[in-house]
Amino acid sequence: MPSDIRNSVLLSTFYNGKKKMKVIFHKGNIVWDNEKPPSEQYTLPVENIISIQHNYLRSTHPSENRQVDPNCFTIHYSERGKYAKWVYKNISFKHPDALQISSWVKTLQSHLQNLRKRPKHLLLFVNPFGGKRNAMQIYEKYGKHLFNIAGIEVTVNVSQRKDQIKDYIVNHNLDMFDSVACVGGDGTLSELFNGLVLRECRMRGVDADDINQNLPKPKIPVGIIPGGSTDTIAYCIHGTTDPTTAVLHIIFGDSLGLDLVSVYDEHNLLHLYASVLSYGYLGDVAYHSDQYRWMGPRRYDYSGFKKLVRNKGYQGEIAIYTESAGIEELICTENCEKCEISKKRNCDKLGCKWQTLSGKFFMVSGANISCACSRSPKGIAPYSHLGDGTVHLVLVKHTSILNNLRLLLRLSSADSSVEDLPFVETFSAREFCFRAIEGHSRWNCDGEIQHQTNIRCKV
Ligand SMILES: Nc1ncnc2c1ncn2[C@@H]1O[C@H](COP(=O)(O)OP(=O)(O)OP(=O)(O)O)[C@@H](O)[C@H]1O
Repeated sequence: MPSDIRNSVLLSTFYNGKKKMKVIFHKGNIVWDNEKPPSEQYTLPVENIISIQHNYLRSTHPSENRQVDPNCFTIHYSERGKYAKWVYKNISFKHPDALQISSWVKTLQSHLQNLRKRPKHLLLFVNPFGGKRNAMQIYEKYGKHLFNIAGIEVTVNVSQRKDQIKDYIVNHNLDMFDSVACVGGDGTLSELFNGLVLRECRMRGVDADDINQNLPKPKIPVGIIPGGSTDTIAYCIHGTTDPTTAVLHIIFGDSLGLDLVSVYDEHNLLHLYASVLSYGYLGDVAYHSDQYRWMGPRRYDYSGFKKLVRNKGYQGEIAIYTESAGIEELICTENCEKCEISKKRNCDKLGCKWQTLSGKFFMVSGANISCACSRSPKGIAPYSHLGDGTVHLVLVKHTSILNNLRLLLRLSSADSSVEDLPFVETFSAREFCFRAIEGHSRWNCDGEIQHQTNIRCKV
């Protein structure tokens, strides 16, 4: 940022409605307060501004062109609310001297232009099929207006079939976009990042099916506006499933490094996932519940109960590539230190060893994130990190139906986690392999079914 812009200071007295307010802009903050007591001082960092706009004069006739009001401007901004939510706000300032107004607008706009990570051309995929089938309405209600205020050009692409988003990304030129996002659930986001990684492999000549190759990271930032049933990934990334918060994070170009786990069979890459891969109970629920999509999110309760009663356990063998015996009880938070350190270490695998276990399992899960959501406030792996290069394996042994119920109650509890149950074992792994021995189930991979039972996974 040029130093004359960075060091600029503005000081004026404006009208906000009938109130007279002192407004100062200095060192990247706008501070306003009533000119007379009582004081209601508010500090707004420039990073939280969505846009600065001139107001328009009221036109007397609908056919008239709208005319800029030279004496008034509006600051559109966002403020952190309760429970990790961000809310949209605005404030207008009036001044009889038009020069004062234009000087403020110009200075603030040049500050905003220097915040380079913000998107300008967004490709937004909308899945009309997931969740309550209202993704388009979510975009219209929470996204359209805010993207418009932020001056972001949005190209909306409504998916017509499963895997269309993935195919579109692999096969189309995306050069005119600086960000991609979707309105949907975990499955929709999964199509998006699977497409981006495959696209990157194709462009760099990387054989995606070769497990010994490190899959390239897509360069383009990816956003998600929750519009699915569980919205686990959006919840874990944003701390809420509030669509406005998601839209604001996209507008501000907020980013964090999210690990992706690649799943292979003996020959091919099957899928990449970001939340959880689960065999046994959750695999059965995902498979069974898909035929009851018309029930909406309640299909999980219905199928969940049926599959709980009928579960007889699945015999399998699991090999885990791990460097530590236990799990560090550290929750992944905003600007997480553990994820930062791992990023710098570049996920080296020094000190990792293979360890093999076999037995009869109620469920085997590889959680890449905590998988917290409104139905499971702590998630299946509360100490899993978004970007530390490991996946948390949660192995639930086959015991009694009563213990299975205890597990499900723990999963839906906000106070206790599943890790300390005596029939649950957890590991932090960089890779793992699973082989089904008896009683075959399926894998639930970010909510999608994988029928191959014998798999190898790598973060
Ligand atoms: N037009 C479409 N018709 C049918 N399926 C679609 C369409 N567009 C996308 N899909 C598929 O819909 C499936 C469900 O979408 P999604 O996962 O977003 O919703 P959900 O399962 O309700 O939510 P969650 O995964 O958060 O529980 C995904 O597998 C996606 O690939």
